[in-house]
Amino acid sequence: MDARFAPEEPPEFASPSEVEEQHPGMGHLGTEAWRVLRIQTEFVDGFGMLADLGRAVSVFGSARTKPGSAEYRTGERVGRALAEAGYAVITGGGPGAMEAANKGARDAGGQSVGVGIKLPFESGLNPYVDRGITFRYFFARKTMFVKYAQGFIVLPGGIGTLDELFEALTLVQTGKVTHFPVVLIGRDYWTGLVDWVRDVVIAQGKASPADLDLIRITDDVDEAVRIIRDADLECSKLEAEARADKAAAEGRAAGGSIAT
Ligand SMILES: C/C(=C\CNc1ncnc2c1ncn2[C@@H]1O[C@H](COP(=O)(O)O)[C@@H](O)[C@H]1O)CO
Repeated sequence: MDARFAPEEPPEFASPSEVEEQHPGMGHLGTEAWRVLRIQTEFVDGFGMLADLGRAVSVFGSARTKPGSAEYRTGERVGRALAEAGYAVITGGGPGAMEAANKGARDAGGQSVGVGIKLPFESGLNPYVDRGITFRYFFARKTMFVKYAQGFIVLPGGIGTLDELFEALTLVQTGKVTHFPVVLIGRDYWTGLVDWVRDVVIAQGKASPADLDLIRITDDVDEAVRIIRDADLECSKLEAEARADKAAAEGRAAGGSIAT
């Protein structure tokens, strides 16, 4: 077994000889080629499950948020408000803030989606997920959060939440996704991080001031949803304009005339 991985890691990391030892005749499943096929399968399954979702928002936050706590109730309100605004709610499908957002969405009659991750100690998708899928690979799973969402709402969270937040910011900053609002809920929790980015990271030239424009912080759930919806409407407007421009250009190229 590769010494970098904990002994209790899922068999994903087992070598061909280790797989062969445990499952005679199946050693080939431990080769890199089969691993690539499993990764592909995750993308195919994820795209297949989410392609018809409609407009959606990904909600991140701590797996350790306690049911009944103020933060959990905020997560429920976020899920509810998004559902009422017509958005499906996509979470990591786990406990804590993810469960809260799924619960809020389900309670409001909205679409409640869980994109879970297989973990050695994990107990599966939370009971408020209506449409769920579980991934083996974090990087494949993270693609789903971005590809099928019109924005992110981030509740207080730890390392996993920070990873998801900074992935989103990197994609926006580098132009890989556009018009993608990222709203942090909880001024007390997030202000220190944003201050540090401004006073240290930006001050030392490691990011540009405009990068902070990508983030909005609020305590107000309704404002968070409004920010997402306004950006979404603006984006839809720009897309419609681009489509009209393209159709007009194609019409001109074909020698016809299109009324604009
Ligand atoms: C830690 C515990 C359970 C972990 N279960 C998870 N299930 C699904 N998704 C998870 C889990 N843990 C982390 N994530 C992802 O990261 C974000 C939360 O991480 P944080 O470190 O807790 O902030 C979350 O948005 C998920 O996508 C035991 O309860």
